Amino acid sequence: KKGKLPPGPPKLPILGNLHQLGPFPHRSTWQLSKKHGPIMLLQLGSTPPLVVSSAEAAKEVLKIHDLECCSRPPLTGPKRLTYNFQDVAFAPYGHYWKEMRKICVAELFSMKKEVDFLIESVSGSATLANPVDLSKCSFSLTASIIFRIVFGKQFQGSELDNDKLQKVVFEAEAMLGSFCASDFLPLESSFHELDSVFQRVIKDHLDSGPTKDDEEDIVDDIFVAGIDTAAISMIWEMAGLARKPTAMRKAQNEIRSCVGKKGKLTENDVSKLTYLNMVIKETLRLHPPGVLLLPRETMSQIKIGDYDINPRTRIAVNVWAIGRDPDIWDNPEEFIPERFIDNAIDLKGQHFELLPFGGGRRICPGINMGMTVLELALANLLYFFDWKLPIGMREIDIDMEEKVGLTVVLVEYLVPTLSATISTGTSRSFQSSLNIGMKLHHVICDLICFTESLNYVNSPISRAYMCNGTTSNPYCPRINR
Ligand code: HEM
Repeated sequence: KKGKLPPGPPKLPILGNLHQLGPFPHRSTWQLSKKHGPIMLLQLGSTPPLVVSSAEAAKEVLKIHDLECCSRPPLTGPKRLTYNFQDVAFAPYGHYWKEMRKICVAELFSMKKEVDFLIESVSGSATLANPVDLSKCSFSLTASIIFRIVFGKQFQGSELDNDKLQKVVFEAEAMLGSFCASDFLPLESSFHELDSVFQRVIKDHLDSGPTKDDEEDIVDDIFVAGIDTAAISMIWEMAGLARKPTAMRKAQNEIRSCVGKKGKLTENDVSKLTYLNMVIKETLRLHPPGVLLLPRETMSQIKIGDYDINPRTRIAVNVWAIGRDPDIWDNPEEFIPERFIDNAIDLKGQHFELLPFGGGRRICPGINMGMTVLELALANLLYFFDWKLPIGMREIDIDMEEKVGLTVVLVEYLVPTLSATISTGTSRSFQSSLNIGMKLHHVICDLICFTESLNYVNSPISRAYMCNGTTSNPYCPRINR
């Protein structure tokens, strides 16, 4: 270790700064950075992670020193789940990653058919005035898109079209994304479950013989990377709009006046929807699914700001904190899509104030596809349906609590139910999603798991992310107690 290292909070022997991270590392490192600065070195196990929390420092990592910072650290969790880094997202920088990434970018194309399917399924419920599980719909939409691209086949009606898949993806993400704990926690069950999903897909693929030219497929980790990120953003968007009915109305007016009565939205229409685009940007500013991006690792000695950064330092860019920096954003905690009027900031990794897709060589290759899914899905949901809260519920009652894995989701993500009716219909309702008891259950489970993960190697923390709050879940830490 040489040179002038970045400052960091005082550490305990062995634990380092682990005890200061808490269940929401993006929040705790944000608080710590207010005291120790936007370039801050922590101590966790043998790898000291550098946490970067300002747009300026992010630019140094993602642009000025992109080449030196674009590898990934060899973490135990991702290593196991990706068969020794044979994926794109966690592969170290090098020839293999470059080849995989080329294939990945070339394969990500349009997804209109799947959005039609989403609208059809919401319509079915709306006509009958049945509640819509929007979380399930979003997951199913993004799963269909990724399925067709990755496996070259239709998701709906496939063997994997069931609730279990969502749980497996969710659990794998918790494992891949935990800031530090995946190096200490048991991985095997998560590995085996994900593995058996892939095994079934591969078997099915082999059984069905060679694919047609237009159904070529790639089987890799875009399966996990692509499904949940976009689904989560859709939920945050709908929650943000439900909390701010003026913004919801404005977005709907824009869409309806642009599309008129033609009853169909195309990608071309969506490109004209400037307010909708601002709603998406604002949502991704406040709730980027990958709050700390994916971890990077330096390949050589560099300087960031005034500080010397050693080779093999792990870097987390806290884009969640940057999105709340009061030096950049007025009233940062408020959902104000209008802040993007006459504002050139886009999401393509060149404006370091807003980095939900990351930046530099490792920028999300699914950015165009992710944005198109979000725009098309949201535009369709707002064009065809009206949404409102049930009687007695106020906007501020919508809980925006988070849950952390690889991506940060609303706690309610697992069980939300929304209701809608077609916009020409009469009654509407937007139902509350989770009862208080269940919410408390989740919070308590998280706390228990977090404490236990420090004490017991066999803590069921990954399972806790799947906990559905019922006694039928054998892994529920409360029940196990
Ligand atoms: C709203 C949607 C999405 C968001 C917010 C998002 C965000 C991100 C972020 C923050 C990263 C890490 C970037 C970095 O380290 O600098 C990433 C990487 C990645 N994303 Fe996305 N993503 C989305 C959708 C998708 C989709 C739809 C796909 C695929 C179909 C995808 C595939 C990937 C892959 C393969 C990587 C790893 C890239 C690499 O390491 O070279 N993402 N994404």
